Parts: sequence; structure tokens; C-alpha cells
Amino acid sequence: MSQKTEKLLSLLDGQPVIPVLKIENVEDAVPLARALARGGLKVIEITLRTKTALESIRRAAAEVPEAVVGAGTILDARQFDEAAKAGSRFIVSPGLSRELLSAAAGSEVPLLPGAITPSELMTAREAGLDFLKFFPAEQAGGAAFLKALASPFAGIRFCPTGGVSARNAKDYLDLSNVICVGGSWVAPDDLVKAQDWAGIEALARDAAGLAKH
Ligand SMILES: O=C(O)C(=O)C[C@H](O)[C@H](O)COP(=O)(O)O
Repeated sequence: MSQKTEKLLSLLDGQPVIPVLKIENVEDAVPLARALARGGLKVIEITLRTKTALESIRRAAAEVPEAVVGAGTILDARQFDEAAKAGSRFIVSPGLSRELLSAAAGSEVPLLPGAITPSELMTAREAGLDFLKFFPAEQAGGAAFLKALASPFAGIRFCPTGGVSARNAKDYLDLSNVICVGGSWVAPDDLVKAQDWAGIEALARDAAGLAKH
């Protein structure tokens, strides 16, 4: 296992679900991170899909010490650097590219890149990355596909994301090559919009209870 994977795994500390967050209103970042941490999901991924994402990362990282804030939807080296500077402790991408791999190689911040096909897995492996995001998990073939990758790629482990929910998370978590899953279901847009932090805390608590094996 690479040193950066070890670092990422120690940040995760056995958490079975990484909430994937889309924050429109920057004022929501701190209470949302706090609610998720109260529910047991300290490690969160704030996606760069909104204008307020970087400022949301900055605020959550600075004001919620119990949270481990990462950035998601990172597509290139510039975004990698901006997210790292904002205080992201880890970086998630839906895919992998040479540019992103080289940004990650020059940084202390671990990268969780997306990969699906055997060839993509081999590219990641050559770059020393052995913990990958399997995205979009359900649409790409789901738990059956991921299970089939376990034999030839014994050293590679995954965080399946995309179409994962309370309904099917266990199907993934039960696989030997899955460490955790990612998903937006613990912080749905309507609850965030309603600032229903208690509701989100309850969803987080259920997700945190989805132990591996
Ligand atoms: O933005 C990224 O970096 C992505 O890779 C996409 C997200 O992980 C998925 O949008 C979450 O999927 P859902 O749980 O199905 O909503």
C-alpha cells in the first residue's frame, strides 16, 4: 500500500460512507459539516460543482475541527491546487488524467481518482495509486462488476460512488475490495435547502451504522 493511501485510510478511520456534498449557500457549509460529524460522518467531500465550493471548503475546514474536509469533482491540476490551498485534506476526482496524476504526485494531499476499466486501473496502479473511486458505480455495472475486478487486481481497493444509497450500500461494503462508499443520499438537496440539520444528522447516523462486513 502506498504512503498516501495509508494517509487517506487513516483519515477515513473506518468510516463506511463519504457524504458527497453540493453546497449552494456558503452559510450552509459549517452547520452541514457539523451535523454530519454529529451523526458520525466526519469525513466529507465538498464538490466543486458550485461557485461557493472553495469558500465552503475553507469555512468547514477552519470552523469545524471535528470534520475532515475533502474536495470532490476535481478535474484538473488548477482545481487540485485551489482545493488543496483551501484546506482540503484529500481530493476526489470522477476520473484520472495525466495532468491530475502529476499534480497529485507533487502534493502531500492524497488523491482518490475515479477508475472503472481494467486499463484505467492499470494506469492508476502504475502511478502508485491503489485506492480508487469506482464511478459511476451503479451505472457502470455495480457490485457484480466490482467483484469481478477483485481477482486480477488483488491489491486495488475502491470507494464506489454514483447511484449508491442506503438501499444498496451493503452490497458494495460486503465486497472484499471495497473500503467505503460515497454518496449524496445523506445530504439530499431538499434537506440542505430546508436547513434540516437534524434530518441530515439522522441520515448520517444510519449511514455511519453501515459497518463493513
Ligand atoms: O462530483 C464528483 O466528483 C462525482 O464523481 C460525482 C458524485 O460522486 C456523484 O454525483 C454522487 O453520486 P450520487 O450519490 O448518485 O448523487
